[in-house]
Amino acid sequence: MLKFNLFKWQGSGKVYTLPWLRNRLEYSSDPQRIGEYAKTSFTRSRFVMKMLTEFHLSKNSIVVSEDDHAMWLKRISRAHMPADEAIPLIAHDLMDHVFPTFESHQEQQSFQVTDKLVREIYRIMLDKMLKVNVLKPLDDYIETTKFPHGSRPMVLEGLMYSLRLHMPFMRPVRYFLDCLFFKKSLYMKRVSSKLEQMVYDFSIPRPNSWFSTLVELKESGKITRLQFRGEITSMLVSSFSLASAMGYALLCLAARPQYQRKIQEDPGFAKYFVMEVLRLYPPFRQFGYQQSDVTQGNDKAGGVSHEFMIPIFELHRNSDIWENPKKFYPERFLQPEVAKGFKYMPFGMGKRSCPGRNFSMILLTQALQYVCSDKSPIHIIKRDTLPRGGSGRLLSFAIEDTISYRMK
Ligand code: HEM
Repeated sequence: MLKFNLFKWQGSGKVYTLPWLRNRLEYSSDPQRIGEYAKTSFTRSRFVMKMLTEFHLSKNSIVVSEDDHAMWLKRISRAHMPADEAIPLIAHDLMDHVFPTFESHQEQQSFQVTDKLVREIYRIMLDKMLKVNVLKPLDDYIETTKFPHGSRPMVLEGLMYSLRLHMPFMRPVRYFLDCLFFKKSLYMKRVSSKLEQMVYDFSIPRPNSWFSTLVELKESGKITRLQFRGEITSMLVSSFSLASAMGYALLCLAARPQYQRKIQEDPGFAKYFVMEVLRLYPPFRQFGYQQSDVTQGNDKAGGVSHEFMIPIFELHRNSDIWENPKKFYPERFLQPEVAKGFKYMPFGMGKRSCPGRNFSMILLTQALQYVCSDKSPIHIIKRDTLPRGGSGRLLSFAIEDTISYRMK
């Protein structure tokens, strides 16, 4: 039957093949198997690269470049990351913008999580990572633009990939499908390309900034014009990941007010709270690797490509590893070994793992500490439910939900 010929399962159900494309993908949320794989020499999988390149915002940034280029550029960019000591102030500033203060102590204010956080975090990324002074036209554009989460469900992107819709000559078909079903994706592509141009036209790079370094690299021919633009879009993409984590963290805080008191009494606990948020709601829901020696054009050596996918959402909720996996329980991280042994990896693993990890962890922790402290002028209003966290997307951009607060 057609159904059985199309999808062939092997072994314990973790190896998945599409015989008609001769592709072989292994899916695993078993820490032991991931640990074995981690001992080999691996890099980002071509499958994930192609999905990111063709179906997401950035076609030419570090994320979708080959190892040599990525390692080289990551090393240069590291010097431009904010110093650890500077991050608390960035976090306080961010929260003051996200929760603007107002006169009345009775009135409740609300905002839409995705829009507000992406906008404010994007401003932080321009100011503190790219290190530019934003001019009014750009600031106005950021202020008036909506930043919805607009990606397609993962299963569909996988299917589109399998049907070769990522190939350049299929661009009209992709465009047609997007026009019909995924207008938000098209809209976000337009916004990101407009932002690339506006950042170039309406911002002033500070001396020795990441932006001026990128301009120098472009002018000396060390990166192409498209790679330069890709790194500008990278700021927007990172803002989405961070806004997703921050949004979930604030919503979890509203749903579990006892932790507001706990963090106030013991600020160090905020770190475990953030870890639990990233366990239950990892912004990247899945990533994939392949052996480093499998080069482009030769990724089907022997008729198969050895791609290893980690569905992080499932790994982080695997009941064989986590006690009461669906329970929001940050205390579980008080025992450090609970996160060890390839059970917990919101920032990926290996040489292509996230360079924004340290910055994100400190920023998230400091933001929560500030919101829960006496210094913060706001009080987050209790909500009844934890946010829902679907597993259907390769990247879960910040979610659409509302948070309410009032002045203390
Ligand atoms: C909580 C927030 C964030 C999470 C959960 C996150 C997670 C991830 C994950 C899972 C990957 C892929 C890792 C892999 O394939 O092994 C990644 C890659 C990456 N992230 Fe993040 N990220 C976050 C914030 C940021 C920020 C703020 C930046 C900006 C500095 C950033 C920059 C990058 C870059 C440039 C890559 C590509 C690295 C490469 O290709 O070698 N991320 N991130």
